[in-house]
Amino acid sequence: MPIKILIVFYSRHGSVAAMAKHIARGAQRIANTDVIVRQLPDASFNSEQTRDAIPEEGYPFCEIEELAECDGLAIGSPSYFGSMAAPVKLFLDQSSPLWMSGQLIDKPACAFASASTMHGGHEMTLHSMMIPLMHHGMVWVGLPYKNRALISTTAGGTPYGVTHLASQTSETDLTDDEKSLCEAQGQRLAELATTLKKT
Ligand SMILES: Cc1cc2nc3c(=O)[nH]c(=O)nc-3n(C[C@H](O)[C@H](O)[C@H](O)COP(=O)(O)O)c2cc1C
Repeated sequence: MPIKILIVFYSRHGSVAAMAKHIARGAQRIANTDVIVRQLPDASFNSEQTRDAIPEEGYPFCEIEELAECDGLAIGSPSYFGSMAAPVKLFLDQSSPLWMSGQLIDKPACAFASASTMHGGHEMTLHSMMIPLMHHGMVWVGLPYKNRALISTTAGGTPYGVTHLASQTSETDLTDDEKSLCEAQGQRLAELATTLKKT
């Protein structure tokens, strides 16, 4: 049975989506790995269904069942006020049945984030996503400093997970160091998912 890696994200302007693509590329380096990339819809104040089931562009929307079935998770968000964006919180808040059943226990998870200022909350945003996943019993996957891009980067990248310093002009180009760290993170997630599934 292949290992299933779920990469799920919310992105309004495309930076987090660009990171997801490179994380997927890294995960695909590990043999026998299926990589599933999904996006999240905007959050709405209306309680009724406000979105089409199929997005106008990009990846399909993520279903909670896909979270339940994954062997490893990468979850991504823009930094909004130093924390995860509402659509990501809304998605996680729908995961309590999985918490009750313990379906995510001992599965590896990592987070990725984009922020438009250097000190505007890269690490806090990763931590905000880490907290609910630790309640689920997931095993946190950071980025060790053997990835030398963590030292050379002049933009995003942290040992808690990869980040991107988004430009104020809405360009979504990742630096070479950010791309390399995204790929390292995807690869490490898939390696650990493979190891943990065997034990
Ligand atoms: C409501 C809101 C709050 C934001 N708060 C922060 C913040 O606290 N720190 C920061 O560096 N950037 C902040 N930003 C900028 C976003 O993090 C940036 O636009 C985002 O990383 C782009 O990701 P995307 O291209 O995937 O949408 C904020 C943007 C919005 C719309």
